[in-house]
Order: sequence, then C-alpha cells, then structure tokens
Amino acid sequence: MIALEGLTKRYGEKVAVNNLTFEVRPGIVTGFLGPNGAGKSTTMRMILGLDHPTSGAVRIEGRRYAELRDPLRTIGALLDANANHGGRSAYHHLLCLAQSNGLPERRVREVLDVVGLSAVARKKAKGFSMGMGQRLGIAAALLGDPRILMFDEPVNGLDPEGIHWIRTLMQRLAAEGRTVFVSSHLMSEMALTAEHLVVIGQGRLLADLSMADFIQRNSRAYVRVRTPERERFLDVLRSAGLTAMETGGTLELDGVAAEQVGELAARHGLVLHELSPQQASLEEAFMRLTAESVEYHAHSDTPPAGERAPWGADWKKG
Ligand SMILES: Nc1ncnc2c1ncn2[C@@H]1O[C@H](COP(=O)(O)OP(=O)(O)OP(=O)(O)O)[C@@H](O)[C@H]1O
Repeated sequence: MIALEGLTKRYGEKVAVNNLTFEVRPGIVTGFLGPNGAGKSTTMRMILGLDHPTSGAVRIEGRRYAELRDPLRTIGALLDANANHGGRSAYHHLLCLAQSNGLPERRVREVLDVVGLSAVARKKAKGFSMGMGQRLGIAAALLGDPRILMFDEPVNGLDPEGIHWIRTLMQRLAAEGRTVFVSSHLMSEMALTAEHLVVIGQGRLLADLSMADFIQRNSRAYVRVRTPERERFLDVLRSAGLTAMETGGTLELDGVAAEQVGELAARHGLVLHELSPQQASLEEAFMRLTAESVEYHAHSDTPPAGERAPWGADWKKG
C-alpha cells in the first residue's frame, strides 16, 4: 500500500504537485494518468524519496521511504525507462545492484529469466534496443521480489509485442497480491491494463475511481444533431419530452435513437444538417477531463473539473 497525504511539490513559482491525497492498494494494477507535465514523475520520485515534498507526506506500508528497513524488498521501481545502463553487461549491472543490497546472485538469474533477457545477459547493456533496456529496468525493479512495484511510462516507445508483455507482467504481479502503480498519458492503454485509475492534471487530483466506473460513466451513447432551425427543433424536442445539450453549434441528445429523432424532425418538417449516433471513447473522456483542469487554471473563476457536470462531483470515488 502506498498512501499520499496532501503531497505538494513546488519548484519556485511552479506547483508541480498540488495537495495530492490518495491510496494505491495491493492486488490490483492502479493506472496513474495525466497529460505531459501533469506531475506524475515528480509524484513518483517523491514516493521513492528521490525528491522532498514541499509539504505533505508519502507512506509506503506505513513508513517513509527513508525509514524502510529493506527498501528493495519493499518497493521496486522503473522510473527512467531510457536510462543508460552503461558499459556493463545486463548480468553485471543486476549483480552489482543485488550485491549492494544483500540479495543473492540467484535472484539475478531469476529476474533475467522473467524479463526474457537470459540469452543476452552477458552482452553490454548500452547496445540494447529500447525494449531490451526497458526489460532490464524492469528486471532491476523486480530484483528484491518487492511487494510494491512502480513503473513510470513503461510502454513508451515499445512495439506491440513489448506492450503486450508489460501489460501481462503487471497484471500477473498484481494477481500475486502486489501493489502495482503505473503511469501513462494514454487512456486507451490503461483501459486494457488497470483496474483502478488515479488521474491528475496540473498537479491536482482529478479522479480516483475504478476502471469499471470510468467505463460505465463514459461509454455514453448519444445522438448528434445540427440544424439551421435550432429554436424550433428545441421546441419540438420539449413537446416530445426530450432535452438536448448544446456543444459548440451542435446538439447532443441522450436516451433516444437517431431514428426517433429523424422521424420527429420529419413530422414537423424540420431541416437537419446532421443526425448521427455517437459513442464517446475513453480517450476522449480522458482528454476532456484533463483539458478541463487546464481550463480551470487558465480561468480562476471556473470551478474545478471534478465539480462540473457531466463529469460530476462523484468522480473522486474509490
Ligand atoms: N526539477 C524541476 N525543476 C523545475 N520544474 C520541474 C522540475 N521537475 C519537474 N518540473 C515541472 O513540474 C511539472 C511536472 O513535471 P513531471 O515531469 O512530474 O510531469 P509528468 O506528468 O511526469 O509529465 P510527462 O508525462 O511529460 O513525463 C512540469 O511542469 C515540469 O516542467
């Protein structure tokens, strides 16, 4: 379990992480989402004690990182997937880490096997492809057989096979009862991997909810209409007991089929320029959620995204 309490990090005027409070629970993959610059890496560095919070605190199984008796056995992390592992072989890189942390050589061979690098273990890591480098970084995170794993953008730059492998590995680690916390700026990837979501924008918590809730709230089907006879169309809708939401020149109707709307318009001789069934994608929902946070910061009189319909005050739910 990782617990953040009012975690804040300022760099001069810049508030990179703004009063974050949430928990990352064991047994599931928790996706940590936010657009570029949202504060994900800064948060993860503070969890590992690599950066000091301006205020607030992080607890890993109830302790600060610096207080952990056996840090590598408690939490393993892949923070910079592109880090150069230097002129050492993969085997020696991991062996140095193992020896300096009191871990047996056996673990080196085990993790090389888990990440599929056994065959190239004696090759110099600096000649590795990006995917192999990422596998080596993950091997290092797994070395202490930790109960908590944290991966910062692990699939960046990977091919589909590598992405599938990482996804399966994270789900397996969670199924073993570990806490798995993984950041990404891609909603579509997280939808396939994570069971729970924490979304931040401009350092603030925007959502803390299960993936099932996110999908249920955002798999919204609606009908989009454009008409040059807007007022008359709205009157006709009202008399039929229907309502429409206006979004930038188009009208969106929930809970009604496109056929019904078309027939209603025809009965009243209304001209429609567009009548199309729509399905909101999760990526769109995520972009909309995070875009609202940017808007909020640009116009301080606008309430936070989490308090506005249709995304609703109930976004922040466990
Ligand atoms: N050492 C630093 N000094 C000054 N500003 C920093 C520093 N580290 C991060 N920032 C700023 O803090 C904000 C959050 O950065 P961070 O790297 O944590 O975001 P992120 O969500 O991980 O983004 P990305 O997806 O691009 O990696 C950014 O505006 C960044 O420029």
